[in-house]
Amino acid sequence: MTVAIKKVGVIGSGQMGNGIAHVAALAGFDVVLNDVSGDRLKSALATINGNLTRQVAKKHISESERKQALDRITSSETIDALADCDLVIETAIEKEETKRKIFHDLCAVLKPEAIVATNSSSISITRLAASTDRPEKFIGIHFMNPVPAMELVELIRGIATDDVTFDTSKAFVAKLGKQVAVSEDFPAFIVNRILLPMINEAIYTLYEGVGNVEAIDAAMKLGAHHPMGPLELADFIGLDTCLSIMQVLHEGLADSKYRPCPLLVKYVEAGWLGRKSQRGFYDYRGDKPVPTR
Ligand SMILES: CC(=O)CC(=O)SCCNC(=O)CCNC(=O)[C@H](O)C(C)(C)COP(=O)(O)OP(=O)(O)OC[C@H]1O[C@@H](n2cnc3c(N)ncnc32)[C@H](O)[C@@H]1OP(=O)(O)O
Ligand SMILES: NC(=O)C1=CN([C@@H]2O[C@H](COP(=O)(O)OP(=O)(O)OC[C@H]3O[C@@H](n4cnc5c(N)ncnc54)[C@H](OP(=O)(O)O)[C@@H]3O)[C@@H](O)[C@H]2O)C=CC1
Repeated sequence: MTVAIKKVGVIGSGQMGNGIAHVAALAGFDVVLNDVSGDRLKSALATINGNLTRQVAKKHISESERKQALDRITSSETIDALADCDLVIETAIEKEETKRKIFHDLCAVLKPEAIVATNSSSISITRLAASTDRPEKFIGIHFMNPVPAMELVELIRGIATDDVTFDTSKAFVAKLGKQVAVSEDFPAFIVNRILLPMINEAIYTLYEGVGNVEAIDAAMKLGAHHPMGPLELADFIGLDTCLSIMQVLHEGLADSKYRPCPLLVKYVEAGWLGRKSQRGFYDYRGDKPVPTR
């Protein structure tokens, strides 16, 4: 059995939030995009418009679909605006404390029958669910980056997630035109359990001087046919997010093979977070990306 979803709330308007708002609005859902920062909301709406415009130019959607999708998105700096949403997807930073605080504030205003989801890359769905007033209506809906282009969404049930919440979330993902992979609730789920140790190993390869940034990325692009090199991909994901995921794997599975590379820690401490801060394993401030090591 499923319940009807018409209005979708998205908390956090960073790279994932703007992508989720984009695909949901294009699929016909009304969307309320929330962020603590008004500037972030403005730039998210500009990014969505830019990506929709590119889809029009490629004749994947019509001009009227672009306009209708944009018209379906409203933005708000306060969480109260999400009160009458049928489904709210949290996609703020990958910090458990931040997410818990958001769920606390959200559940105080959100209608009781609404489903609450997190786009977390790694954190226990059962533990996050326990910080809400509705663990049976809580689920992990994990999108991939960039959302408009990637076909997969992982669905992760917490221990208490009920069948209606699962079936409704599955139907929602299908309406977005994406495929579901079901994952058990273990640290970092499926994609990141496999992908992030590979990225972390690439950073160790750099740290130990086995190769420089260019050599490592070229090796995996040309030698293993990956669409992006692992360091380019780390910059694309965000080095803060990569580090948070490795920390969850390291703590959650208590195995030293998941130890975050000290060089990754150093980049994050420097505020070199990748593309979003203009500098990471590459420097993006010029005409073309230049390796920083
Ligand atoms: C960390 C987590 O929790 C989980 C994760 O997401 S892990 C990260 C998973 N993502 C990846 O591994 C991405 C790896 N990279 C790729 O697959 C490709 O490089 C890419 C899809 C990003 C770009 O592909 P490309 O062939 O170089 O470029 P291009 O042809 O311009 O783009 C392909 C499509 O992606 C879209 N796209 C590219 N970048 C985009 C962006 N930043 N935002 C929105 N759409 C984008 C393009 O519009 C294009 O769409 P159409 O197919 O509809 O035309
Ligand atoms: N990057 C990726 O490839 C993927 C990331 N994810 C997950 O998605 C989530 C978001 O990642 P991503 O979009 O990359 O991160 P970003 O850093 O791009 O965006 C996070 C956004 O959340 C905002 N934010 C922070 N605190 C709050 C709050 N209390 N209420 C509302 N908004 C808040 C931030 O605002 P400000 O900057 O002003 O603090 C920022 O706009 C994370 O959980 C991440 O693990 C999932 C799949 C892929």
